[in-house]
Amino acid sequence: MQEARWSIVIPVKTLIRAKTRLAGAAGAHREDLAVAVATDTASAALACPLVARVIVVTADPIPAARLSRLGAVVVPDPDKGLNTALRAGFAESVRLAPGDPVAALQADLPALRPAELARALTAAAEFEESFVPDAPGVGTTLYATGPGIPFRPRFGGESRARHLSCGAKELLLDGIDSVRRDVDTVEDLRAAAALGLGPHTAAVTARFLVG
Ligand SMILES: Nc1nc2c(ncn2[C@@H]2O[C@H](COP(=O)(O)OP(=O)(O)OP(=O)(O)O)[C@@H](O)[C@H]2O)c(=O)[nH]1
Ligand SMILES: C=C(OP(=O)(O)O)C(=O)O
Repeated sequence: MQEARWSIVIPVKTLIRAKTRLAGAAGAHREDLAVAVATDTASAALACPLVARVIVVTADPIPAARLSRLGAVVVPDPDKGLNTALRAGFAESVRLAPGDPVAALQADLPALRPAELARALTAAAEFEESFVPDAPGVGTTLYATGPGIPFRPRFGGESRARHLSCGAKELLLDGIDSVRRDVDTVEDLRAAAALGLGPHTAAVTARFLVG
């Protein structure tokens, strides 16, 4: 078996601003949904055999407490946007384990399977800088760099094109649907449910989504 040595950085937005595209469907459950999705994502990452540590970057005490109880290291968010948050997590990963590869992973992957994350990380280990596009092929769900390689995340909106144009290797693999399935809309949530939601997301989703 391969050694567990990846640092995974997971950014978690302040709840009051999180999952706004799901506000219509989730209503009063929106913040619980954001916490549940991040909990399932971090749980799956922590259960991945190649992952040595999960570093969560957040300014919000609720996900901070929940995810630190799971075993994640929590780093304060400088509150200057997503890529700055990821760089703060990267700095912590270098402090903790300077020789380990690092991957930024979106927090909204509620169907994530540890074995599929391991497949993506095994492929990423072959390149200095790489990424996994989201299911629609517009954004990015995972961005990875090898030890000592500059960490230049360009998340936000149409980030697949930005990661491609800066020279990162696009990892197009079979069998990583759960790594690519981020959830922003109710259609995304249904697509994730078809793959199999983690238990926290399934419980919250059952409160507002029927069928
Ligand atoms: N720590 C941190 N995480 C962020 C920030 N902005 C976005 N994220 C995270 O980045 C990922 C993608 O976020 P978005 O799609 O922009 O936001 P969202 O809350 O998932 O959804 P919307 O509100 O509908 O845009 C999620 O994992 C968020 O938690 C930020 O400023 N700080
Ligand atoms: C932040 C991103 O995506 P989304 O807003 O779709 O979560 C991204 O893919 O870079």
